[in-house]
Amino acid sequence: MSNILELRDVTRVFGDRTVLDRVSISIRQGSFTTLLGASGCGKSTSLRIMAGLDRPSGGDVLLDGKTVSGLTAYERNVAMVFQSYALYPHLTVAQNIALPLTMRHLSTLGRVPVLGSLVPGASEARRMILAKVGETAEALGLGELLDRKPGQLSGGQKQRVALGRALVRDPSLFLLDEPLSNLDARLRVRMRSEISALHRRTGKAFIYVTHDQTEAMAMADQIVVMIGGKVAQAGAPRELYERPANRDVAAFVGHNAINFLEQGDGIEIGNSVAGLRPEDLSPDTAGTLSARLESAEYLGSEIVLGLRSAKGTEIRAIAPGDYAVPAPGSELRLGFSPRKLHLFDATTGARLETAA
Ligand SMILES: Nc1ncnc2c1ncn2[C@@H]1O[C@H](COP(=O)(O)OP(=O)(O)OP(=O)(O)O)[C@@H](O)[C@H]1O
Repeated sequence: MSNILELRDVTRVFGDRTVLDRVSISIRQGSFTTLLGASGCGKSTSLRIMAGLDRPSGGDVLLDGKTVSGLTAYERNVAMVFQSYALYPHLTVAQNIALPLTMRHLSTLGRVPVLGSLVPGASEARRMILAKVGETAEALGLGELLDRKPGQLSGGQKQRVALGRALVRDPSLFLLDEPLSNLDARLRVRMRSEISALHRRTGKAFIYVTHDQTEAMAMADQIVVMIGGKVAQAGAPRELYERPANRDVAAFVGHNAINFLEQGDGIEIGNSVAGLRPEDLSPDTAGTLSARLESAEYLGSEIVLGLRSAKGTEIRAIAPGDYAVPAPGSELRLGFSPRKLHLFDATTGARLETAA
């Protein structure tokens, strides 16, 4: 499938700071990509460059195979949704959603409520806009709220209006910058599936910025992990989880923070560093690792054990919910499958192919 968007060796320099360093990202037609990374790694800058709201200092941006470096955001026909919603407080839901269409299809005079109907063509455009707004609002469950002002809406409803405004203009690409970060945890999960549903329904490419790896794993078919202005790894969620290209990606991807073990922590790994996820390590009397129990968090379906190796390394392991937790201070044996061990170069952090 072809690429709808490409960043090729994009660099962005602010003063003497290189914020993006030869970033290359390919976005397939119809795909859902998340840009994932810690605060300040350059996610928003990348998105703004894709949108045409900022220009690269070097490199190229291609939309549908053509360089668009000279095109404005408007000319690119990409839609952008921000975490702050960016709604107009004095306009109703219907007017907010309609805005991109009124800007495009009605002249200044045509936008004036009464005079507008006297402008040739304006009433037809107005009917088209009303129909499109109605359809979009229905699709997003906003049909009952069209006459409200943003101040009378919940956070989730505001975000839906922002999505509606992006959707109504039929853009070639959706760019979303942490759209859910102002919502509470439960609403985030619900909006997450609504956005996924919207993606499936439109069939358009979505590019979604987040620092929340769960969100990235749940929604994306491609995750681009950015660290310090560079692409650390790009791939399917499963690929990143199962074969992280380096230590930093391993630390960033996965619900439970990965353990890093060294020679002397009970495994023979020479000079390298071993990554072992807590969910791949559990109490096992025949296990080869040994560590002292310090804490246990009961989470219902599982128990997260906090332990320490003889060498002093912190280790987390996961036991099933019905595990009988021994007293703190007990020495526990832990088992893991060698297949689950990730080996990294101690100096560069790059993934080493495991012998196992
Ligand atoms: N206009 C600007 N002038 C100077 N520095 C900037 C400018 N815009 C962004 N930066 C810097 O570039 C770096 C990357 O910013 P960016 O907003 O892309 O990060 P981010 O990964 O989206 O972070 P966050 O998750 O906090 O939004 C930051 O260190 C930021 O301070």
